[in-house]
Amino acid sequence: MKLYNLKDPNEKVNFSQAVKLGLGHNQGLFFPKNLPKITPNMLKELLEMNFIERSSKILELFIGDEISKNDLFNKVKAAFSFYKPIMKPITKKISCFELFHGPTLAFKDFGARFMAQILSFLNQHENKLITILTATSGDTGAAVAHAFYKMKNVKVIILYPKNKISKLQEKMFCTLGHNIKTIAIEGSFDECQTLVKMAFDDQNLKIHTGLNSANSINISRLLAQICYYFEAFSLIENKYQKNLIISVPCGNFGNLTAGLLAKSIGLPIKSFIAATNANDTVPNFLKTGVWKPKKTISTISNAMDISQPNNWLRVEEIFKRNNWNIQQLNYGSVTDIITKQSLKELFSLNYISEPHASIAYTLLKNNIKNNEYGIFLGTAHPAKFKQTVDDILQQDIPLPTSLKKRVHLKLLSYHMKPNFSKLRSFLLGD
Ligand SMILES: Cc1ncc(COP(=O)(O)O)c(C=O)c1O
Ligand SMILES: N[C@@H](CCOP(=O)(O)O)C(=O)O
Repeated sequence: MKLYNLKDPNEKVNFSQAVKLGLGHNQGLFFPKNLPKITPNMLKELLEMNFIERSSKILELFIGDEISKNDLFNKVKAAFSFYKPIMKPITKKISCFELFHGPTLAFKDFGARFMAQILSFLNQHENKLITILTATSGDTGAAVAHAFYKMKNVKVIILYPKNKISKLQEKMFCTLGHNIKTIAIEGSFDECQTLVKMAFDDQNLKIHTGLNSANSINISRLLAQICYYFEAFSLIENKYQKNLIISVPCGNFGNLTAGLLAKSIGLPIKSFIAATNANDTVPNFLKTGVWKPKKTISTISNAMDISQPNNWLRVEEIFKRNNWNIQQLNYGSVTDIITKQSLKELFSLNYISEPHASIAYTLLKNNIKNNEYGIFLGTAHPAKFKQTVDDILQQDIPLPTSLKKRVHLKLLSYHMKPNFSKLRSFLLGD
């Protein structure tokens, strides 16, 4: 697969280079030059396959020219070897597609584990140190830490906004040690993401550390996430497939990008809803045409507390390529008060959710038309936000084993101001 840098189209790379580089010149994201196309017949065949087989076939369409069919199947199998997503009906016309049954209880496990498999495969004959510098608002960090844990020649450094992620999210990735180092930054997620991007501008640092990122900056993360949209589609009754609307809780807009890529290559999803919390840069942009990120606001859906969503340029590129009108993208932002009400409403429908998915549910419920079937994405396990969910629902939700075993472990994080030269010294081990 050939890709180019969205900010500097002269920078052209293949998939292996894009995965190893992470980010292009001038902080530009890589994007595929051509997108594969799935015919209706191919789609029919794909939908009859199991999750692993189908995912491997889809990824083959993108990167089969660089990684053999067999190798790709084995990597996909290793990456996705946990409980597959589950479709939970909520009402007659609405379901939650739960993507949080992986080792770190969030949808990020698919992309992070696939990237780890692919990167180690591509580097199997090299003996160089790689530093994976990643910013997180709560869930990417855990997925990346667990995917790369104890991997040979790989050092992982995770930056997160101090006191702005849930206690249990923090326990999930700041207690591992070994090759995983975590830094609580006195600032917002956006500041953490800026630090990561600044590191890529520093050629010396890049060379000395073998810098890469496992944020959705890295295209391998997004390719993996395309696969579960096909799974969602396969689980919907035929009569609803023509009128399927998917509501995506958005922060860095990687998940929506993956969904739009699935639609671009031929998965006939009727439309998407981009659902945000009070960090509403995209909803405002779609309303006014003005891109004006505000200071990041802390909300109860903390993993979506992002005011400069990294993937927006990729979303715009997809619309441009397909000659779709960006105004066809449904959108909305939801306050904490409404998020709490919607969590209670879901509970009254016998479903325990969490703030991120509840935002997607609210906007789906408000936008869905009579002839449509709606899915909202369940992006994290409610237990990751136990304190918030318990307070709102007056419940005591149980912790899954993967969280229970980390609750009493000591946090190993370093602390730092959002200062690039301090981070630079840390990365160089000064
Ligand atoms: C639980 C949860 N929901 C939604 C999102 C937003 O996803 P994205 O950054 O892909 O837009 C995140 C962060 O990635 C998350 O952790
Ligand atoms: N919400 C994310 C933010 C980082 O997003 P990414 O998809 O670019 O890794 C998180 O949970 O960390």
